[in-house]
Amino acid sequence: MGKKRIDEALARVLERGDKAFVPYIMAGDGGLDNLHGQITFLEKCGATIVELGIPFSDPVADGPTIQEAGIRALASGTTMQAVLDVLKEGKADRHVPIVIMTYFNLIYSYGIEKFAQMCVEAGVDGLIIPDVPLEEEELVTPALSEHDIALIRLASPTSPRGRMAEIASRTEGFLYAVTVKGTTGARTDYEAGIADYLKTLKSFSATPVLAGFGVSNPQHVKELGEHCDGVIVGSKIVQLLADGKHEEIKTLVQSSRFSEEKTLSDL
Ligand SMILES: O=P(O)(O)OC[C@@H](O)[C@@H](O)c1c[nH]c2ccccc12
Repeated sequence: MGKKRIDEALARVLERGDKAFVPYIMAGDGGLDNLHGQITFLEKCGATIVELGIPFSDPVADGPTIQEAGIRALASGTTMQAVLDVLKEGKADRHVPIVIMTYFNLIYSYGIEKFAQMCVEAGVDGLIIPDVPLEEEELVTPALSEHDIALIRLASPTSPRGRMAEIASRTEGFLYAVTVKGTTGARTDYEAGIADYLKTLKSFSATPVLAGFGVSNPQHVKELGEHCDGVIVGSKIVQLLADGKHEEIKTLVQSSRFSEEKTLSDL
């Protein structure tokens, strides 16, 4: 069901004229007993997909906001197993597809076959594994394909065009267009050339292209949405959630809405 649920969720949003909005939160930040409520809150806000981070001791791609969230989650005893248990328990009460963002090390300890089975049982629909490059992905693709779990690939502004095309041809669910050369973290503006970069990825990708890294306000959502199919927002959402600013989260998620069609989030 994984890939299909992601494909259908994105198609529903894009066909009605909206852009996709994928919030990222750190599982266990604020306590694992709040995770299900956080996911259903984001679903009600209109999130297309929810990306869940798993706290890890060496989050090399993360900036300070997410690093600090990871430390809080680890301090509250969050483990991969505990997160999957919460997801499994809440599976029947959520509709939004779930993508787990995890470093490979946390998968390695289970072995990819066992981990893929655990994901299916927990209702995980896709994975982002930022430290598994194209050259090494055969470590995970057979098991993930067998269990119908989408492997979302990441392109970056420094990727040569040939590599961008290769990544775009292989990605499942969506193509993650990393918009900056650095780590995650809310930013105030983007470098010139971001529009051309996104347009290039769109020209290579039959799969929706979502822009991530640095998105922190409705203006970014609208501007980036003009050149791709939506956005992924992590650090800003993590910070707003930690600060209890739920209305601001709803406003940010809703800024990817352009159509008049009523959706779950209007109820
Ligand atoms: O936090 P930002 O700048 O909004 O970027 C999204 C990012 O948080 C999320 O997608 C993510 C968190 N950790 C990652 C590591 C690699 C790739 C992506 C991620």
